[in-house]
Amino acid sequence: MRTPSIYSQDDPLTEALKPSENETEEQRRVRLQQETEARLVSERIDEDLRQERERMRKSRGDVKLLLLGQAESGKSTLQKQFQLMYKPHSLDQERVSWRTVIYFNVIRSIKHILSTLESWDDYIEGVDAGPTKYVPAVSSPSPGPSSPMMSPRTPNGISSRSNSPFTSTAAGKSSVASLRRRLSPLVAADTQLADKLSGGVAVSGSGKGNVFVRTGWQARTIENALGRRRQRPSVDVEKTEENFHDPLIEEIARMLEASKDDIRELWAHPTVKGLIAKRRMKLDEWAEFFLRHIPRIASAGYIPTTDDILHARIQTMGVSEHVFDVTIHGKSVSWHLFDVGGARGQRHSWVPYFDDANAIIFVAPISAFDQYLEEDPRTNRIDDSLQLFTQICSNPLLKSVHLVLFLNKTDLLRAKLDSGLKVKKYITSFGDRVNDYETIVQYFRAHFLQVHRKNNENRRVLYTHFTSVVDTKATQRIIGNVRDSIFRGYLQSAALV
Ligand SMILES: Nc1nc2c(ncn2[C@@H]2O[C@H](COP(=O)(O)OP(=O)(O)OP(=O)(O)O)[C@@H](O)[C@H]2O)c(=O)[nH]1
Ligand SMILES: [Mg+2]
Repeated sequence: MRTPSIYSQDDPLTEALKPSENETEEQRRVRLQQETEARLVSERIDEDLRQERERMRKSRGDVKLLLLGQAESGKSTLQKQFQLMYKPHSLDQERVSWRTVIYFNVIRSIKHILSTLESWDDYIEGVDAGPTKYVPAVSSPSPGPSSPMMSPRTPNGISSRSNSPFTSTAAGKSSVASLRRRLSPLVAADTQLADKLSGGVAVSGSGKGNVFVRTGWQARTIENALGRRRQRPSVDVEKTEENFHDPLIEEIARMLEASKDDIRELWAHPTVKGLIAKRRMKLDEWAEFFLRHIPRIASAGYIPTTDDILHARIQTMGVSEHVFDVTIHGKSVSWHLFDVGGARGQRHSWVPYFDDANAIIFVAPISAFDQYLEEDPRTNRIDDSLQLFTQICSNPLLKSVHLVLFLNKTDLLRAKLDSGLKVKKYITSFGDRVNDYETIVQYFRAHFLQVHRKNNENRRVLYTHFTSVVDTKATQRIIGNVRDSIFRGYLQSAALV
């Protein structure tokens, strides 16, 4: 007897797939099972498509805002400011999981300092490398962190280096060596932390072994730990956030607390300060913030503050979407914020989001005049920002999108100028202009405005802001302005529909 079949008689493909006349009972059982599975898969795909259509239908009236710019420009930090403003409780929920990133940032910085010291054989000429405060009097007192480049003086005012350079250098070197030894278990935890954050994802074209995260890593960090806890029935998993304990993170927290004084000593070490002052060691921008706050961060029970979260650094991979309800003049509209990975290897993933974008905030770090891309060390970061901005302004898909430019990291620009850095040395076209903050920001702004002018067939307005997106008060005021201007454009286009 033939089994009732889903096959039709007319379709040639169906004809070809028809079961053979001599089908055995076993073959028939397998075929029916495969048909059922195929039907389930097909139904699942239909359901996914239906949901996607529904989502598209619902989101048609929403505002879609893209955050674009090179890596490390401050896009994710700006996204955190939006989150803080429109969904503060969600940042609170994530607070604990930011510990993982901050510990990672701290340990990577320590590792970088130790390896740079090693490449200098733990000593540089002109800086007497005796330890400062934390090691008892095996060497002469140093001038302290505030004047690292001065020759250290003994209590009676005689330069110890001129008296006995070998002894002093040896003491400095041995103090670094013993710090390195004591800090090595902590530094070794860096790989496990990286794995935890990225879920073991390695990305090509991403720069020098940096760690990337995809959307939702915060939730996954919590879930991973909970997964382990759920296997133990006696544990109450309801109060997850407060009770959340990841064994690896707890172990690192313990190591950090035990190493607190060593980290402070390393950070205050004259050789470290000397290498930084002589620009022989370039630390990541966030390293100084976290090392300065190490007594607090390395304390037991540490919970990241909002400021810590704003300074935490983890690269974005692909595009992550954040949805906020924004109310203005009594009308609530869903805003979809798309935070993209800015490294060159990530930029191809932006294009699918250009189609229905309403607005772009392009973030350009103007403190980066002395920096080069990690992906391409020959390209100056400001040059890369200008090239990228040219591509965005000239892209036909984006020609009617509301455009906002954040000239960011103005606080770091000020700090660099205060430390004596000259723009002319890195950007020759700056010429003999005055090397002060106002002249420099206007000079960079003029370059971006020129790019916009040259690629502005639609005569759209470019809104520019000088920002430091780690500054919550100032950034929230600017976000308020941006929201109003985007909203005006949104209402105008809605009126035209
Ligand atoms: N001091 C200071 N730090 C900033 C500012 N903006 C961003 N940062 C820091 O710069 C680092 C990089 O910022 P992110 O927001 O992660 O950069 P991003 O543009 O998202 O980078 P990708 O995800 O790689 O594309 C973080 O440690 C931030 O805290 C700023 O205006 N001032
Ligand atoms: Mg990012």
